[in-house]
Amino acid sequence: MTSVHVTDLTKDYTLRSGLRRTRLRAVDRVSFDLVPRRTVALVGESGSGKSTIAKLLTRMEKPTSGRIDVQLDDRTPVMGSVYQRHVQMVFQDPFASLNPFHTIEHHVARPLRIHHRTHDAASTHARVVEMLQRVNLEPAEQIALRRPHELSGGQRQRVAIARALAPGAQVLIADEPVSMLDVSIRLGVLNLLGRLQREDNLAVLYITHDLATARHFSDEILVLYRGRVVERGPADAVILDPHHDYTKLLALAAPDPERVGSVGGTRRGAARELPARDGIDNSVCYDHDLGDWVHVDDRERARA
Ligand SMILES: Nc1ncnc2c1ncn2[C@@H]1O[C@H](COP(=O)(O)OP(=O)(O)OP(=O)(O)O)[C@@H](O)[C@H]1O
Repeated sequence: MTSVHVTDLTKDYTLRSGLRRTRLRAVDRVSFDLVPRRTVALVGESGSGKSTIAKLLTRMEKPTSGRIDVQLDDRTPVMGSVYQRHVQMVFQDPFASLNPFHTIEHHVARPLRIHHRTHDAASTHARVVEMLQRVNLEPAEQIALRRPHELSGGQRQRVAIARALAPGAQVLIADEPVSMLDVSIRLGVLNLLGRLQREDNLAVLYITHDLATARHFSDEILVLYRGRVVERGPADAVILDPHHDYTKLLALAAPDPERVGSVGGTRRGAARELPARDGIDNSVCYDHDLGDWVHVDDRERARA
């Protein structure tokens, strides 16, 4: 199994305007650990530095300072192509992340070949089919032959997840993996990620601007504001007892099963409506009757 230790990670960008140069600190001394079977959520508004951290972790960008140490259980450092195989990313946009000219089989087979995970065409095909089945894309043999435009957004994101896991990923960076999907299928994709995490002992970094899903799907939450971690802790503690003003603002808009009637003024036993807030996903709420988080449309359908 693989862990990631991030220490004082800092990233500066140089911005040019005519002859003038200014420096923007996008990520400022951020530290956290990613360990198997646990999810850390990075929460913050647009521009707070979330995607920059993802790019640093996947080595698409170089840090200005700080360390990212990836190591196996016995502390052997993970480097080079093994690093790339172990640390994989699922991008926000399933429409842009798949090449429209290639089949689904090509997308999932490519990382298998690059990382020498299979040795001939037959074993590569068998592994592609297995991966598609693992992400509930059935009938896998037929899906493998299709091109991305022949799939729905949710199906494409499942392909992207299969592609990330195919080479044997141990660390998954999920950068807003459901924000571009129809609200009715978001929970399904997040639940799929949860199952795959348990099955493969994945360490997951879940990047989102949505505290509600962050609470449901993560063990620890880091609240990022202008590149800095302003608050961190166990998911429930951060949301139920936020200390930083910025977190309080975010938490106000997140569903809270413990704080009965305080948001939306509804009784216990009914799912609570949330006040609409810019940039916050209100489509998921906690239903006390079900004892689970549900999509508001599903809840309405169940009541009808
Ligand atoms: N390549 C770049 N060059 C210059 N500035 C950049 C670059 N990439 C990001 N930035 C700046 O760094 C800051 C952090 O950006 P980042 O994309 O990490 O934020 P974010 O929290 O992921 O936002 P969003 O939720 O909108 O994706 C922003 O001010 C952004 O404009």
